[in-house]
Amino acid sequence: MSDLPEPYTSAENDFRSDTFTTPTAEMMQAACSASIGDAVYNEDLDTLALERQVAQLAGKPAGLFCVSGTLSNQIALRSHLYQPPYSVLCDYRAHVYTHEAAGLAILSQAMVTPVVPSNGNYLTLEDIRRAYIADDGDIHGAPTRVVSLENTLHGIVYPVEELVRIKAWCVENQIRLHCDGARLWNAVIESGVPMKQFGEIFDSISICLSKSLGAPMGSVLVGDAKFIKKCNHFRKQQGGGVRQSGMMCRMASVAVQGDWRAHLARSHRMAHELAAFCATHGIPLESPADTNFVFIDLRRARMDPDVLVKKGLKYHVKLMGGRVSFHYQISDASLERVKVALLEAFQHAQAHPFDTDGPTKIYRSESTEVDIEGNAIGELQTYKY
Ligand SMILES: Cc1ncc(COP(=O)(O)O)c(C=O)c1O
Ligand SMILES: C[C@@H](O)[C@H](N)C(=O)O
Repeated sequence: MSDLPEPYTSAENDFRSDTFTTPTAEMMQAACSASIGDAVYNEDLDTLALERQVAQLAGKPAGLFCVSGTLSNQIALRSHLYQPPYSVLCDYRAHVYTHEAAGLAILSQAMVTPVVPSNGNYLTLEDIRRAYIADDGDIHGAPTRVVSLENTLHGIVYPVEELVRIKAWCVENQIRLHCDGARLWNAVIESGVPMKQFGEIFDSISICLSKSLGAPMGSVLVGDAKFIKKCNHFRKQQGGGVRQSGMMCRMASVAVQGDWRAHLARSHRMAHELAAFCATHGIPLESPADTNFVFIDLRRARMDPDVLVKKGLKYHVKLMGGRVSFHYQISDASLERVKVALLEAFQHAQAHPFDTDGPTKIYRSESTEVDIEGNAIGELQTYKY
């Protein structure tokens, strides 16, 4: 039995992120008969099969298995960038900008143009045109070489018509278009747009297997063959050239061949139910709960995130801030408990409003002991990461 306190050993009550999905017995079984070739030499059959499978889903000629979405995004962006000075334009909340440890600055030596969407939810072509840096010979600038979009971003589904407009403009201006598709599976379910259509729009897509799909790790980066060859070069440089990756890839293949559509649809239904609960009780949300995330607007709710986390522990659900993440392993009972925890935290905020002028972090981890009533013992340790 794990020596971790019970709350930290299951996914059924883990609302911190869909990255906490745990591998299924079927995945573990499949790993036992996975191929064991050396993937650096392109000799691992299950790795090659997964790369082919995901590339075909996206309608792209080639795919590359990466051990993380961060690696996949960063080597894609690096491979699109030639001859600095150059810059990457993205949403100010984009993971490639806010949560990949300045990879763009360090690996790509790129400037970033973070843009606030005028509609509050997703960048439009007008937002991009207003903010991009033209390659017009002005020696002061770092021309925009890549637009990096995220679909979904904070669970918000990108309207495909807007993506088509942005794509046409990027082609006209010789600007590459990358998609951080950590949750593209969720966008496919909610929008009904097939993955192949996103493959026609984006030059490259990083498709995560470790979030809502539930694989233990990894992403597949897809694009044209020449581009993926260069990405493989940067993957090796960054230490991502792994050897017997067949076990992980076989487990991911089980997820890709599994009933992910039903899984994700259920997680979206649960998120929509919580969003409706929030509307009923006047708990403000930061953005539309299109897919599997409900973002509580802590600032407008004047809610202390630590109180929310503690209420979660009291009702035996794991939270880490204003983002409530759903995935297919969340139980119905946990959904009911997270409603109670949230409502109690909101009522506490109404009696004890919490105002902070600091950033509201979405992602952080905490460790704490809880007493028999579920009240946190000692100070809640919260770590930003
Ligand atoms: C939108 C988004 N992109 C990329 C990543 C990076 O994936 P990984 O954690 O596998 O590096 C994450 C987080 O997992 C994410 O939420
Ligand atoms: C923490 C962050 O990197 C992760 N992608 C998440 O969404 O939980």
